[in-house]
Amino acid sequence: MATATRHRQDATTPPVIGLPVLTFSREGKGLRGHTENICKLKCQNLAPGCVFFCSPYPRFTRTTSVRRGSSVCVCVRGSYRAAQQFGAHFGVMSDSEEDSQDRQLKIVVIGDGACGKTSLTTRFAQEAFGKQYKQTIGLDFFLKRISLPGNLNVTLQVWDIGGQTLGGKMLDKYVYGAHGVLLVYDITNYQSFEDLEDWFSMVKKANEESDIQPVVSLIGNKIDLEHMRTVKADKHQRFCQENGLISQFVSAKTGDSVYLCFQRVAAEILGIKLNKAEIEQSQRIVKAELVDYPQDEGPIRHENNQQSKICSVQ
Ligand SMILES: Nc1nc2c(ncn2[C@@H]2O[C@H](COP(=O)(O)OP(=O)(O)OP(=O)(O)O)[C@@H](O)[C@H]2O)c(=O)[nH]1
Repeated sequence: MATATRHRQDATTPPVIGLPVLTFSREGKGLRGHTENICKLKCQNLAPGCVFFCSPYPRFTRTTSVRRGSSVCVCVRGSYRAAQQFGAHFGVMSDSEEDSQDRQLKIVVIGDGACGKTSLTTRFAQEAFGKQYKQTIGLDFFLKRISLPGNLNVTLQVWDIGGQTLGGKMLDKYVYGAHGVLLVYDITNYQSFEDLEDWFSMVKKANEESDIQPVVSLIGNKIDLEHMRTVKADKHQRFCQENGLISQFVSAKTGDSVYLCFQRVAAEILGIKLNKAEIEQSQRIVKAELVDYPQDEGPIRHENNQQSKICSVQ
């Protein structure tokens, strides 16, 4: 069984997140020259706002990057495979392998702090739930492969964005180019619902100049706490109708409809219709095991880490 890995970006790597990533190649492999020169060369030919990744000869000991205007060229230390994995976190595909790989969709998860975004994404990507709240600083990435009707496999690149980033400088860059957005609130916290207007405005603004307009889904989380609900379901439905959003209620704690909410967004992006049986199958409830963790222990229990990877940027 594959184990989940957590990658922290190299300190020398620029914050490339948010830029449209266009190309990736084997170039540099086997070269004994200076990686930086390869970078410079490549960067000169990049269209503004692009990121180029290449895998240098393994003897290079650090990740090198060159900026030119809004373009960034990154040479990743290590093997071609390592560069490929690194690049995958940013939606990069090898020029040569583009056709043979699954389609990757960028899904951004946003909403107020503590509404359950990290819980939702870890439940989806790793089938795990932690009771203890640990604030996300910056963002975390998760990769998870899912199947859609017609034997179609897609890899979802899930960006779990810290709730404190609203109003921050990087937020529109994180959201730019997203294929799908999960707008999450906590059904027991009215403020988190009220703040959706701000989150949604930011999504629209961030993508004003993008060719892709994201599919947006409104996610009411924590439905296991129905008895504490402060946001009426009809308010939720009205917000969806007024703004043309997919509507979904979930519980990251029990797993109720978590897989479904990601699957519905992916299907909508790709223009695929899910039938009733497929929807029912994805609604399955995953029983959460709750454990009171001591302060110094990590809150997440990894029950099934298959097909998911995490990358953290702060
Ligand atoms: N009962 C219940 N608790 C939940 C659920 N989802 C999350 N929580 C709890 O809510 C708290 C906050 O969850 P997080 O997933 O860390 O929230 P977040 O939105 O990622 O927060 P930020 O990192 O600040 O943006 C944690 O204590 C979770 O255990 C849920 O579906 N049901």
